[in-house]
Amino acid sequence: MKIGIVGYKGRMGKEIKDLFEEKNHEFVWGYDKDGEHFQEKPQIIIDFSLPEVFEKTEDYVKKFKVPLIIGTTGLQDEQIEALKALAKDVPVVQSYNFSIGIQLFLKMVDFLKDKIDGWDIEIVETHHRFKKDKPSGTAKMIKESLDKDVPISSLRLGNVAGDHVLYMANLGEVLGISHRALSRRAFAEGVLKSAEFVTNKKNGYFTFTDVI
Ligand SMILES: NC(=O)C1=CN([C@@H]2O[C@H](COP(=O)(O)OP(=O)(O)OC[C@H]3O[C@@H](n4cnc5c(N)ncnc54)[C@H](OP(=O)(O)O)[C@@H]3O)[C@@H](O)[C@H]2O)C=CC1
Ligand SMILES: O=C(O)C1=N[C@H](C(=O)O)C[C@H](O)C1
Repeated sequence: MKIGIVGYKGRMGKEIKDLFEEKNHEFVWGYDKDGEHFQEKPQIIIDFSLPEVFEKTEDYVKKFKVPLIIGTTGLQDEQIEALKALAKDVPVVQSYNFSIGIQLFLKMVDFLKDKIDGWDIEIVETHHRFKKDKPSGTAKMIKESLDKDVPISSLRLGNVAGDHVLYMANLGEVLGISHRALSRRAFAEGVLKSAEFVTNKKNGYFTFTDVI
């Protein structure tokens, strides 16, 4: 397929471009801080950038009338609503984490969330020093799955690709669930799966949970 990437010069943008090209897809369009790179109209747009770029992404998706995969974190509620409106016309896949491991993590949370009443519960997320948002989108998803107002601690250390730990403790024991992304490749592979998933869809709002 012919892909377009918003944030194509960034860490995730480059990882996605490399993976798709490795699988014989073609990068034909991009948007980044210095503007548009246009070679051809893309068949899909993938956005890994910043919330402030969202309106540009929205405009381009409407202009090209193509599916959107969006992994940008820190989106405002109104931007999520705008994505849902966009999804009436084109397929949209939105997730704050495109790794398989975090999907399994969320399933474990769903299984145990009503079995830990009265326990101390905390989320710790660790990311590279360049990450702009805090707490991570994934930590917010874990908190939402728990359906409880739990504290989130954020560490910004070196070049960590993405670590999330959920600690749960009562007076006699400590239980933990942890996930570590060893590189950004894990996220890019989820984006590829999502791009394949939307090819036969006309419209609709999906998360990565729907994809796997
Ligand atoms: N859902 C998921 O699975 C994952 C989500 N993410 C999220 O993806 C996003 C990108 O992460 P990452 O690749 O590490 O970040 P980067 O900063 O490396 O990439 C973002 C890119 O967008 C560019 N940019 C900044 N401002 C603008 C602008 N106004 N207009 C156009 N382009 C702009 C940046 O340029 P410049 O560098 O010059 O500022 C950069 O090239 C983040 O929100 C991150 O949290 C990351 C990993 C996985
Ligand atoms: O910015 C990153 O790098 C990551 N961001 C996502 C998040 O905020 O949860 C996903 C992943 O942990 C990497």
